[in-house]
Amino acid sequence: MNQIKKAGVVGSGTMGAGIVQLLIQNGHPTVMFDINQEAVDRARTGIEARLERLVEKQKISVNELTLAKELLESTTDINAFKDCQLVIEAAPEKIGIKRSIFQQLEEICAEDTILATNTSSLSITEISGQIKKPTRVAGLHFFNPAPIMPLVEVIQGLKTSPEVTETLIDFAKKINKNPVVCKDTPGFIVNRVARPFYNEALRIMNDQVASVEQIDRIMKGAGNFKMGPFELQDLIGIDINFATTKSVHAGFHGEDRFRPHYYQERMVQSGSLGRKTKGGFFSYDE
Ligand SMILES: NC(=O)c1ccc[n+]([C@@H]2O[C@H](COP(=O)([O-])OP(=O)(O)OC[C@H]3O[C@@H](n4cnc5c(N)ncnc54)[C@H](O)[C@@H]3O)[C@@H](O)[C@H]2O)c1
Repeated sequence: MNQIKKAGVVGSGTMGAGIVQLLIQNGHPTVMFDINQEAVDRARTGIEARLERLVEKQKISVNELTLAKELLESTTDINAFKDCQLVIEAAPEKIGIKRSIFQQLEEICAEDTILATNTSSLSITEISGQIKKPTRVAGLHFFNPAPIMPLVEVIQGLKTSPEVTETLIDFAKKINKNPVVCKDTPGFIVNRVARPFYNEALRIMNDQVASVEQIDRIMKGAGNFKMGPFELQDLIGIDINFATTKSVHAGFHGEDRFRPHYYQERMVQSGSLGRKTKGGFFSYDE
């Protein structure tokens, strides 16, 4: 089994930064790469601030904080992945971007480096379709916020090797996650089950049956969900959530039960994307 000593993460947005935090907190030297220097700087500041809050809350020690900071290498040079045994891609949910990243990674990384994607809904088989050795590509799907949510989906593309799946299961356990193995089907498990949660909430709101606030309150109060469908879209990013719904819908060749709602598209067009833009279905001051 491939020993993962050093890991890499492509993209330092919401998920990339969360995955990096998780890895360094669990003692893995990690390279964090983004094409945008500002995104790298923002992610590093955010990770350090979150780790410092964990020290204040006495969840980690000052020594653990110092070590975690030392384990993080941030860069805008993709060649920094050359000595990683695992690279996890967390770039935007666009097939063209992901395919191009995987083609670059296979040129830079060693032949046995595992190339994983955090895609929410794109096909692993399609992402790895143009690379020379698709056996080393798999999905490693974390949930938001990555340092906290226990589940990780390990997704097998049509050509993913059983050894790669085994290594990822083992790695997920080592970073204190609960892995579940899934086939490469649209939305895998969680995002497929979750589509009606968002879509029906949007329909109920748009039909003026109940307001955004009421629906979230009911789902939390009566349904015992940690977050309502609107609060959760704001956390995930409404654009990301919309892209996932479109992709699951397309993956099922337009099955009507997965049809995206135009109101969500309007929110994306308006630029109100949730917490990251300080406004979505709810407002956020800071
Ligand atoms: N947001 C969520 O809740 C969530 C949950 C699970 C999985 N995902 C998946 O994780 C992935 C990332 O989502 P996110 O919410 O972190 O997105 P995001 O928009 O917050 O971050 C994407 C980052 O990728 C960078 N980027 C763009 N092109 C790049 C390239 N060619 N190389 C390297 N970096 C590049 C951007 O600068 C940005 O910092 C997507 O595939 C998404 O579907 C998201």
